[in-house]
Amino acid sequence: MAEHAVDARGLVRTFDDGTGIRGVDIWVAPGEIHALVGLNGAGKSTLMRLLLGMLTPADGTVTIAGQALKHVDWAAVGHLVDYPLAYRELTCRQNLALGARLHGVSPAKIPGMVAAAIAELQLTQYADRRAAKLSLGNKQRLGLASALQHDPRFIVLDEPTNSLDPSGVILLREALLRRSDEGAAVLVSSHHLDEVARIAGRISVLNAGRVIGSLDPHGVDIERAFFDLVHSDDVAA
Ligand SMILES: Nc1ncnc2c1ncn2[C@@H]1O[C@H](COP(=O)(O)OP(=O)(O)OP(=O)(O)O)[C@@H](O)[C@H]1O
Repeated sequence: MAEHAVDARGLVRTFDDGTGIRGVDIWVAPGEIHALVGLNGAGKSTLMRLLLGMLTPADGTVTIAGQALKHVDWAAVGHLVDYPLAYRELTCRQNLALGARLHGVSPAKIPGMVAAAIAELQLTQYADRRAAKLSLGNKQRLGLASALQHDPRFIVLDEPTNSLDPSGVILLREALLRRSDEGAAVLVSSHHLDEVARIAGRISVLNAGRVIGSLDPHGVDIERAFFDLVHSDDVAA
Protein backbone atom coordinates (compact mmCIF):
# COMPACT_ATOMS: atom_id res chain seq x y z
CA MET A 1 0.00 0.00 0.00
CA ALA A 2 1.19 3.53 -0.73
CA GLU A 3 2.76 5.37 2.16
CA HIS A 4 0.56 8.07 3.64
CA ALA A 5 1.55 11.58 2.60
CA VAL A 6 0.98 12.63 6.19
CA ASP A 7 0.60 10.39 9.18
CA ALA A 8 0.11 11.71 12.69
CA ARG A 9 -0.43 9.57 15.76
CA GLY A 10 -1.38 10.47 19.31
CA LEU A 11 -1.01 14.22 18.84
CA VAL A 12 -1.47 16.31 21.96
CA ARG A 13 -1.06 20.04 22.42
CA THR A 14 -3.22 21.84 24.94
CA PHE A 15 -3.24 25.47 25.99
CA ASP A 16 -3.54 27.01 29.45
CA ASP A 17 -7.33 27.03 29.32
CA GLY A 18 -7.39 23.28 28.56
CA THR A 19 -8.42 23.65 24.90
CA GLY A 20 -6.26 22.46 22.00
CA ILE A 21 -5.61 18.99 20.58
CA ARG A 22 -6.13 16.09 22.97
CA GLY A 23 -4.98 12.90 21.30
CA VAL A 24 -5.52 12.85 17.54
CA ASP A 25 -4.59 10.27 14.92
CA ILE A 26 -4.93 11.56 11.39
CA TRP A 27 -3.56 10.64 8.01
CA VAL A 28 -4.02 11.55 4.36
CA ALA A 29 -3.15 9.23 1.49
CA PRO A 30 -1.77 10.33 -1.87
CA GLY A 31 -4.68 11.19 -4.17
CA GLU A 32 -7.06 11.73 -1.27
CA ILE A 33 -8.94 14.85 -0.22
CA HIS A 34 -9.55 14.63 3.51
CA ALA A 35 -11.72 17.32 5.09
CA LEU A 36 -11.71 18.40 8.71
CA VAL A 37 -14.89 19.93 10.06
CA GLY A 38 -15.77 21.18 13.53
CA LEU A 39 -17.28 24.06 15.41
CA ASN A 40 -15.34 27.26 16.07
CA GLY A 41 -12.57 26.46 18.52
CA ALA A 42 -12.71 22.67 17.91
CA GLY A 43 -8.98 22.62 17.14
CA LYS A 44 -8.77 22.44 13.34
CA SER A 45 -6.15 25.18 12.91
CA THR A 46 -4.15 23.91 15.88
CA LEU A 47 -4.08 20.43 14.36
CA MET A 48 -2.93 21.80 11.01
CA ARG A 49 -0.20 23.83 12.70
CA LEU A 50 1.02 20.69 14.46
CA LEU A 51 1.12 18.77 11.16
CA LEU A 52 3.18 21.54 9.58
CA GLY A 53 5.63 21.93 12.44
CA MET A 54 4.34 25.43 13.23
CA LEU A 55 3.57 24.17 16.74
CA THR A 56 5.41 21.50 18.69
CA PRO A 57 3.27 18.68 20.10
CA ALA A 58 3.47 17.82 23.80
CA ASP A 59 3.06 14.22 22.69
CA GLY A 60 2.66 12.22 19.49
CA THR A 61 4.41 11.97 16.14
CA VAL A 62 4.01 13.43 12.66
CA THR A 63 5.59 12.13 9.48
CA ILE A 64 5.30 13.58 6.00
CA ALA A 65 6.15 11.23 3.13
CA GLY A 66 7.57 8.90 5.76
CA GLN A 67 9.95 11.51 7.17
CA ALA A 68 9.96 13.06 10.63
CA LEU A 69 9.28 16.80 10.39
CA LYS A 70 12.91 17.82 10.81
CA HIS A 71 13.81 15.86 7.65
CA VAL A 72 10.81 16.85 5.52
CA ASP A 73 11.32 18.26 2.03
CA TRP A 74 9.16 21.37 2.49
CA ALA A 75 9.32 22.10 -1.23
CA ALA A 76 6.82 19.25 -1.62
CA VAL A 77 4.36 20.85 0.80
CA GLY A 78 1.94 23.70 0.10
CA HIS A 79 -0.12 25.32 2.83
CA LEU A 80 -2.34 28.21 3.68
CA VAL A 81 -3.14 28.35 7.38
CA ASP A 82 -4.47 31.52 9.01
CA TYR A 83 -4.08 34.58 6.78
CA PRO A 84 -2.59 34.65 3.27
CA LEU A 85 0.97 35.87 3.65
CA ALA A 86 1.89 38.44 1.04
CA TYR A 87 4.34 41.32 1.01
CA ARG A 88 2.12 44.38 0.75
CA GLU A 89 4.53 46.36 -1.42
CA LEU A 90 5.08 43.55 -3.94
CA THR A 91 2.71 42.79 -6.79
CA CYS A 92 0.87 39.49 -7.13
CA ARG A 93 3.41 38.36 -9.70
CA GLN A 94 6.36 39.33 -7.49
CA ASN A 95 4.84 37.67 -4.44
CA LEU A 96 4.29 34.46 -6.37
CA ALA A 97 7.83 34.51 -7.76
CA LEU A 98 9.17 34.91 -4.25
CA GLY A 99 6.97 32.08 -2.98
CA ALA A 100 8.24 29.84 -5.78
CA ARG A 101 11.86 30.66 -4.90
CA LEU A 102 11.22 29.87 -1.25
CA HIS A 103 9.85 26.49 -2.36
CA GLY A 104 13.08 25.78 -4.22
CA VAL A 105 11.76 26.17 -7.76
CA SER A 106 14.59 26.70 -10.25
CA PRO A 107 14.77 30.32 -11.53
CA ALA A 108 14.20 29.29 -15.16
CA LYS A 109 10.87 27.69 -14.29
CA ILE A 110 9.51 30.52 -12.15
CA PRO A 111 7.98 32.87 -14.78
CA GLY A 112 6.01 30.04 -16.43
CA MET A 113 4.88 28.66 -13.08
CA VAL A 114 3.76 32.08 -11.86
CA ALA A 115 1.87 32.77 -15.10
CA ALA A 116 0.07 29.44 -14.77
CA ALA A 117 -0.87 30.16 -11.14
CA ILE A 118 -2.19 33.60 -12.04
CA ALA A 119 -4.29 32.08 -14.82
CA GLU A 120 -5.54 29.22 -12.63
CA LEU A 121 -6.86 31.52 -9.88
CA GLN A 122 -8.03 34.10 -12.46
CA LEU A 123 -5.84 36.87 -11.11
CA THR A 124 -4.74 38.10 -14.54
CA GLN A 125 -6.15 41.60 -14.23
CA TYR A 126 -4.50 42.00 -10.81
CA ALA A 127 -1.16 40.38 -11.66
CA ASP A 128 0.78 43.63 -11.48
CA ARG A 129 -1.17 45.21 -8.66
CA ARG A 130 0.45 45.52 -5.24
CA ALA A 131 -0.88 43.07 -2.65
CA ALA A 132 -1.80 45.97 -0.36
CA LYS A 133 -4.38 47.08 -2.92
CA LEU A 134 -6.10 43.74 -3.41
CA SER A 135 -9.59 42.99 -2.12
CA LEU A 136 -9.85 40.38 0.63
CA GLY A 137 -11.01 37.71 -1.80
CA ASN A 138 -8.23 38.41 -4.28
CA LYS A 139 -5.69 38.32 -1.44
CA GLN A 140 -7.06 34.89 -0.60
CA ARG A 141 -6.73 33.85 -4.26
CA LEU A 142 -3.11 35.03 -4.15
CA GLY A 143 -2.46 33.00 -0.99
CA LEU A 144 -3.98 29.93 -2.61
CA ALA A 145 -1.99 30.43 -5.81
CA SER A 146 1.17 30.63 -3.73
CA ALA A 147 0.29 27.46 -1.81
CA LEU A 148 -0.55 25.47 -4.94
CA GLN A 149 1.70 26.76 -7.73
CA HIS A 150 4.75 24.56 -7.08
CA ASP A 151 2.74 21.35 -7.47
CA PRO A 152 3.05 20.18 -3.85
CA ARG A 153 2.49 16.55 -3.00
CA PHE A 154 0.89 17.44 0.35
CA ILE A 155 -1.50 20.39 0.56
CA VAL A 156 -2.90 21.81 3.81
CA LEU A 157 -5.53 24.53 3.58
CA ASP A 158 -7.32 26.02 6.57
CA GLU A 159 -10.75 27.33 5.58
CA PRO A 160 -9.59 28.12 2.05
CA THR A 161 -12.99 29.37 0.88
CA ASN A 162 -12.77 32.31 3.34
CA SER A 163 -13.60 35.53 1.47
CA LEU A 164 -13.88 33.79 -1.90
CA ASP A 165 -16.77 34.65 -4.20
CA PRO A 166 -18.70 31.78 -5.84
CA SER A 167 -16.40 31.72 -8.86
CA GLY A 168 -13.35 31.56 -6.55
CA VAL A 169 -14.94 28.62 -4.73
CA ILE A 170 -15.37 26.79 -8.04
CA LEU A 171 -11.79 27.57 -9.12
CA LEU A 172 -10.47 26.25 -5.83
CA ARG A 173 -12.64 23.13 -6.08
CA GLU A 174 -11.31 22.40 -9.56
CA ALA A 175 -7.72 23.12 -8.52
CA LEU A 176 -7.92 20.68 -5.62
CA LEU A 177 -9.67 17.95 -7.59
CA ARG A 178 -7.08 18.28 -10.37
CA ARG A 179 -4.21 17.95 -7.91
CA SER A 180 -5.70 15.00 -6.05
CA ASP A 181 -6.32 13.30 -9.41
CA GLU A 182 -2.59 13.76 -10.04
CA GLY A 183 -1.76 12.10 -6.71
CA ALA A 184 -1.45 15.00 -4.27
CA ALA A 185 -2.76 14.48 -0.74
CA VAL A 186 -5.04 17.28 0.41
CA LEU A 187 -6.14 18.17 3.94
CA VAL A 188 -8.68 20.95 4.06
CA SER A 189 -10.74 22.44 6.88
CA SER A 190 -14.05 24.11 6.28
CA HIS A 191 -17.33 25.23 7.79
CA HIS A 192 -19.11 24.71 4.48
CA LEU A 193 -20.35 21.15 4.73
CA ASP A 194 -21.94 21.12 1.28
CA GLU A 195 -18.75 22.30 -0.39
CA VAL A 196 -16.67 19.79 1.55
CA ALA A 197 -19.05 17.00 0.56
CA ARG A 198 -18.49 17.85 -3.10
CA ILE A 199 -14.77 17.32 -3.01
CA ALA A 200 -13.75 15.19 -0.03
CA GLY A 201 -13.39 11.45 -0.05
CA ARG A 202 -13.26 11.44 3.73
CA ILE A 203 -14.65 13.92 6.28
CA SER A 204 -13.43 13.81 9.88
CA VAL A 205 -15.26 15.63 12.65
CA LEU A 206 -13.19 17.34 15.30
CA ASN A 207 -14.78 18.33 18.58
CA ALA A 208 -13.05 19.73 21.66
CA GLY A 209 -9.67 18.65 20.35
CA ARG A 210 -10.50 15.07 19.40
CA VAL A 211 -11.63 13.30 16.22
CA ILE A 212 -15.07 12.04 17.21
CA GLY A 213 -16.18 10.41 13.99
CA SER A 214 -16.61 10.84 10.27
CA LEU A 215 -19.33 11.95 7.89
CA ASP A 216 -20.36 10.26 4.67
CA PRO A 217 -19.72 12.77 1.86
CA HIS A 218 -22.61 11.17 -0.05
CA GLY A 219 -24.96 11.16 2.95
CA VAL A 220 -28.41 12.69 2.57
CA ASP A 221 -28.37 15.23 5.42
CA ILE A 222 -24.75 15.83 6.24
CA GLU A 223 -25.50 18.90 8.36
CA ARG A 224 -27.82 16.93 10.60
CA ALA A 225 -25.30 14.06 10.84
CA PHE A 226 -22.65 16.60 11.88
CA PHE A 227 -24.75 18.13 14.65
CA ASP A 228 -25.87 14.71 15.89
CA LEU A 229 -22.24 13.60 16.24
CA VAL A 230 -21.17 16.78 18.01
CA HIS A 231 -24.19 16.76 20.31
CA SER A 232 -23.67 13.12 21.34
CA ASP A 233 -20.02 13.84 22.05
CA ASP A 234 -20.87 16.91 24.13
CA VAL A 235 -23.45 14.97 26.11
CA ALA A 236 -20.99 12.12 26.74
CA ALA A 237 -18.24 14.51 27.88
N1 LIG B 1 -1.57 30.01 20.55
C1 LIG B 1 -2.61 29.76 21.33
N2 LIG B 1 -2.61 30.06 22.65
C2 LIG B 1 -3.65 29.78 23.44
N3 LIG B 1 -4.78 29.17 23.01
C3 LIG B 1 -4.85 28.85 21.71
C4 LIG B 1 -3.79 29.12 20.79
N4 LIG B 1 -4.14 28.69 19.55
C5 LIG B 1 -5.37 28.18 19.69
N5 LIG B 1 -5.79 28.27 20.97
C6 LIG B 1 -7.09 27.79 21.48
O1 LIG B 1 -7.25 26.46 21.04
C7 LIG B 1 -8.62 26.21 20.73
C8 LIG B 1 -8.72 25.66 19.31
O2 LIG B 1 -8.45 26.75 18.40
P1 LIG B 1 -8.34 26.53 16.83
O3 LIG B 1 -8.01 27.84 16.24
O4 LIG B 1 -7.45 25.39 16.56
O5 LIG B 1 -9.84 26.11 16.49
P2 LIG B 1 -10.55 25.99 15.06
O6 LIG B 1 -11.28 24.70 15.05
O7 LIG B 1 -9.57 26.23 13.97
O8 LIG B 1 -11.59 27.19 15.16
P3 LIG B 1 -12.23 28.14 14.02
O9 LIG B 1 -13.25 27.31 13.29
O10 LIG B 1 -12.89 29.23 14.85
O11 LIG B 1 -11.13 28.65 13.16
C9 LIG B 1 -9.35 27.53 20.94
O12 LIG B 1 -10.00 27.51 22.19
C10 LIG B 1 -8.25 28.55 20.91
O13 LIG B 1 -8.57 29.66 21.71
